[in-house]
Amino acid sequence: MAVNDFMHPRNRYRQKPNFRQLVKLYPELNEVASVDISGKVKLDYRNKHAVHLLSKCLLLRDFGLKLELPPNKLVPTLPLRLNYIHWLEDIGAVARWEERKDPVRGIDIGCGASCIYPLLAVVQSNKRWHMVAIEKATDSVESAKANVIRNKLQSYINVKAQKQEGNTILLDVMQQDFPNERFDFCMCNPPFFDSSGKAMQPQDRTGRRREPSNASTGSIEELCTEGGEVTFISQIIDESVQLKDRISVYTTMIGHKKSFDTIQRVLNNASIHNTAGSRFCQGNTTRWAVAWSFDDKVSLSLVPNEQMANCKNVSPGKKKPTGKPFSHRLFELSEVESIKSVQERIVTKLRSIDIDVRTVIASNQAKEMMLELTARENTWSHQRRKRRAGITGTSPQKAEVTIMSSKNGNGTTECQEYNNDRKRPRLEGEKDEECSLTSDRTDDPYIRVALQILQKDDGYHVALQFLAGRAGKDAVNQIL
Ligand SMILES: C[S@@+](CC[C@H](N)C(=O)[O-])C[C@H]1O[C@@H](n2cnc3c(N)ncnc32)[C@H](O)[C@@H]1O
Repeated sequence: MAVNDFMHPRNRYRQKPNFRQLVKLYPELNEVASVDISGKVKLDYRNKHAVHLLSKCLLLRDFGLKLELPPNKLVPTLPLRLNYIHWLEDIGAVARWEERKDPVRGIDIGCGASCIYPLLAVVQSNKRWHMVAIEKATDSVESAKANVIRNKLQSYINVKAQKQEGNTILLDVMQQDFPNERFDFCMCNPPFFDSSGKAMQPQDRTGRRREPSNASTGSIEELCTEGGEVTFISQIIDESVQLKDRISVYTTMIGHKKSFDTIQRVLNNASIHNTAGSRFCQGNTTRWAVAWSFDDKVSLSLVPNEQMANCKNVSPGKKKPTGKPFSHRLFELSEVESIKSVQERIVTKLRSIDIDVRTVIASNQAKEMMLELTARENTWSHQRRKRRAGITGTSPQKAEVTIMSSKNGNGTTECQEYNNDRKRPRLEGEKDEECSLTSDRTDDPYIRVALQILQKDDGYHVALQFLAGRAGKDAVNQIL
């Protein structure tokens, strides 16, 4: 699989740019492009100036954005920046940002001289997202403001200099500049390295320094902070515990896998369990990301994770209190024409038994879909009992039934319903799990479940993950 296949499915740079066309459009690229022996036009990514020119040309061609940067400042590469924006869109779909009329409000911590994330966020959302951009370095604040003005986006992006006194990252800005406001998300591409000077270059497993395949751009001040990214992100986590849902979803990118694991532990230790993780893969660079929320209405375990599914050795959210998902292969590939048809069949079936279904993410190119199911009562496990209750006049809501679930020979789980008054004979050697359900109606959901549909090489699989509800995790297996 090509490296670019790991990019977000909506990332336009999964397809490498056609340099021949690009050079025709922007002749200034000629000075950094070369033609190889087969006549192919190539760009040398180890040349800082080439990386800078390429980002500028792609921003203009693909987003209509004009960018200028002072010398020695971090040059934003677009595939990575776009992977982060698309992941935020996925989070927004779960948090239902698009269902609201008022703008979606975000904060970018450390917007840099480019102000790249706020610019992309506003343009990519057709100006639905409005951004506050915070930056500590005075010269970068000036440059970020100039880029916003250059693109006439002052009504959508508010660049703020970081407060120097309090040494906070979010608290002072939130309390002094926006004391009565709420935000939908914050994002951050933190300074990765420890300013003590350790590990400025990534190392391989032998401890030797790897030759960078891309030109490294950016100044020490932009890339380093005391204690490195773990200290920086831990401070954001601490401050989020005070700010709680004044920001609905906190997110940050992470530069190293080791830090990603540490940050998962920091979140866990702070008893923050509503989290999501992702991995952004582009070219030879891999970054990680984490999101967390104190907002009950946002279930981050619903955020699809196609990029992560493609990547080995990473399992964000593996310590979710909701337990492992229940999964099952539903159809062979030849049985159904597309993932969309699988979705339609599932939706029809679930609605026929009064389970509400909301499609959170459905993209035609994607091999993954995410649905959210909500049931107000148990409508799936006692149909026969209900019919009988209808005849005798007993309330079905209070009918008590026993669910038998057993592993069959193929390792898949089957759930069957038996009335208490007509016991099924037990099969030899069979290990049964019994649970007793009473269904009584209240306004709380009986159960809320994330349902993921995955297209794999051997067929269409579904995975169900318990999110909330008084029915508890066992009921997920019954729905499956
Ligand atoms: C890795 S750069 C990211 C720049 C830009 N967002 C991008 O992705 O290209 C980190 C930025 O965070 C800024 N920064 C560092 N500490 C900060 C703080 N406490 N508050 C706000 N910005 C900070 C740095 O000056 C730098 O511009």
